[in-house]
Amino acid sequence: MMLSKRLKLTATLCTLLTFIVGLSLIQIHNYQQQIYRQLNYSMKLQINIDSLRSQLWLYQEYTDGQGLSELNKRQTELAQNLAEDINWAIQQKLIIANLNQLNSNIRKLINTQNSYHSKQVDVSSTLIAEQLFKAKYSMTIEEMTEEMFRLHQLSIKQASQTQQKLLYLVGAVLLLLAILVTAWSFITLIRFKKGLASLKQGMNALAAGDLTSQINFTDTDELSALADNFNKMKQSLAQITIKKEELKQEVDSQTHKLIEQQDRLIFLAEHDELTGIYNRRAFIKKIDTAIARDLRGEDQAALLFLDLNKFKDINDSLGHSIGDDVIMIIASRLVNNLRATDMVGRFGGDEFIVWLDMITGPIDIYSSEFKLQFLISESYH
Ligand SMILES: Nc1nc2c(ncn2[C@@H]2O[C@H](COP(=O)(O)OP(=O)(O)OP(=O)(O)O)[C@@H](O)[C@H]2O)c(=O)[nH]1
Repeated sequence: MMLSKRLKLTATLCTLLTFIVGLSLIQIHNYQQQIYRQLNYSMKLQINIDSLRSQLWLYQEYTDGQGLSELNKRQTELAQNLAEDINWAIQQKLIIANLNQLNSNIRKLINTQNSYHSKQVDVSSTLIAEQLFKAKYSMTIEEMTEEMFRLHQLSIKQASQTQQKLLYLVGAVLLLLAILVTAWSFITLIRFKKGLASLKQGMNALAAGDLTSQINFTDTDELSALADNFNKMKQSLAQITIKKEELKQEVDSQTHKLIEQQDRLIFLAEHDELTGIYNRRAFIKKIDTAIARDLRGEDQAALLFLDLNKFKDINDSLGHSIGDDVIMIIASRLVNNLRATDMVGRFGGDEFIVWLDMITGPIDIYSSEFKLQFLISESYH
């Protein structure tokens, strides 16, 4: 999955988590308000009932008109409060209905007591009747108090149960979502760190001059696209480097060839092509230098000029290439049998020149001349 999508999903999950936390807090607040309303209402009813009890007691004691009207007022207040709808559950509604019933029972009792008072009966019967009414009133009020106690109990029990349910539900959802968000964030973080580490490794390898290794990615996200581009860039860089190397090799090879050709040209400019010994021009230069050197010291030198007799006959009789071979053999015999300080050159055609350096006197010339004549006259087979 793409990293941007992962981050978007993480942000969405976090928003959802925040929304659920907010919603839960509002829900808990509303429910607390409802409990507060119910308790408030119960207390109001309790006060009404207590007030009704006191008024009933007063009415029993004095049985006057003002007491009756106060009693009526208390009863009406209780009836009005009982009629208030505050979202009770069924069981609580039944208790309210009972209380209503008990309130109307009191009303009936008062009416009965009033009609009894209007009749003329003897004192002893009246006393018995009054005691009976008193007992009934107190029983009814007692019943009302018991109902109120049940209402309190039920309200507290229901509040505790609902609050517990709500807490469990909200807690479970929040915990689940928090675990999900945390796990998801960790997976994203690990993926991100892994991708960055691979990229860093690839860059370090490139910095160290490694143009062949590639960054391997299994996922398809922005980092793998980046790695892919990096790999392509590395490949092109490797190709460019190879071309550069090839170019360098080519330049080196061409330079080497040029140097060889230059050396060859210099050699050809100074040497005879057939025999490889100095040509006339180079030989003259060399002996100029040798003469100048010998003049500064006391060394003596000699220059011999060799011309082959009847060489033309060899060419004519055996062919030009055999003639060439003879010239080459003579040149080689001369070079190999003279001292390192002596020089041999080809003056032209069948003519050679020899520079004998550092000789002691004419005797050296004679002996060299003799030796050369002997070398040339040796067999050519
Ligand atoms: N095969 C061969 N022949 C050459 C070369 N250079 C010169 N010659 C031949 O050498 C011969 C030289 O002729 P000449 O100067 O008359 O010399 P020669 O025949 O030895 O005559 P003399 O010196 O008078 O005895 C000519 O026939 C040239 O063609 C060469 O490089 N190779």
